[in-house]
Amino acid sequence: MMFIRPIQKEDLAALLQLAQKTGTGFTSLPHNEAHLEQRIDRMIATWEGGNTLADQGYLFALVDSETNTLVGVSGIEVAIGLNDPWYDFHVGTQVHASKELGIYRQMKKLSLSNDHTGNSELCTLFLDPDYRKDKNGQLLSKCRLLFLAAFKDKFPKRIIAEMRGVSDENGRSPFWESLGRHFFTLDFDQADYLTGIGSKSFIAELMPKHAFYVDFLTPSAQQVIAEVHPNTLPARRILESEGMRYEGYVDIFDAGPTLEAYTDDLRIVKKSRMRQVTIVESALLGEQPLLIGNEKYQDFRAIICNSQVDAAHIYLSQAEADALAVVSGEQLRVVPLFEKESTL
Ligand SMILES: NC(=[NH2+])NCCC[C@H](N)C(=O)O
Repeated sequence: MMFIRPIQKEDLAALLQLAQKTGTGFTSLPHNEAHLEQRIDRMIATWEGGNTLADQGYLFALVDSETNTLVGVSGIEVAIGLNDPWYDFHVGTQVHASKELGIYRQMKKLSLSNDHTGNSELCTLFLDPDYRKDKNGQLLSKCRLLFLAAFKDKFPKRIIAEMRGVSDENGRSPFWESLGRHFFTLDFDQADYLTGIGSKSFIAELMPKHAFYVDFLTPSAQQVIAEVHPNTLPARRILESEGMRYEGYVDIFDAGPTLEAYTDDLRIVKKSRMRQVTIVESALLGEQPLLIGNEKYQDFRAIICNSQVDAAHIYLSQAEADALAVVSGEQLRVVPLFEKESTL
């Protein structure tokens, strides 16, 4: 069975192996042992209650219980931009109009912003290609929203997710070639790697200081503004189905869209309900796949299964209860896995 648990110190080697498989443009899982070790330590310190808001973050591990191997990760940063500035481009509109000549033009412009300062961020979702099946991607992505629903008081009101933008097989980003290249004289993957390991002061030093018109970029750069990398389309669809939206902010390097929402508006926060565990000999299948999580902060677990539920109970097999680290009588948070399914 596949289940989610908090990342542990012993996961470093497996995480390093995963980081080798990500490819260009995947900023937050750089293949760098010291950085990943620090990241794990920071996450563990958060769960133990030892970090200030600026340093709080969670990383979840997807584990195959049969082999006890880590096959994917996903994360939440609690409040971005409080240590270093957080950058996005805001896609705004400037109108140039002359009544006298009968000319009216709406021009898109990009300006550097720190508007998401203090928001939470969904980040670092990566699943081993061999496991991209059986709703594993759904579990990795949505377990974070279930955690958020369970521990809402630990998070700010708004949440964002930066989606990987368009680049080709060789890691060339058309947006970077048209813009970033002029200011940084680096390759996109070098600049991306530097931000991933936390060396961000070069952004403030080198980014264009003034707003500029989108029409002045190359056509291929204009085309990819707010578009995701084809491999990221499923991740984008998942977050949109949970209530996150593109609201006119894009990444400063590859122009991938920022999706955002008020946490209170997320489907899982609104629709998840508590049910009491009853363990049954042979679990009967319910009508729809459910996302189920426990309410244990330090030993958080989540799974997907088709369990039967009624108004008060959820009926689980012993194996499912074990994966969720609960016994009969404990409470679980439950929500239909997909938005289109009926409510509980
Ligand atoms: N694709 C990238 N690495 N973009 C760089 C900036 C990322 C992020 N918005 C930050 O301020 O840290």
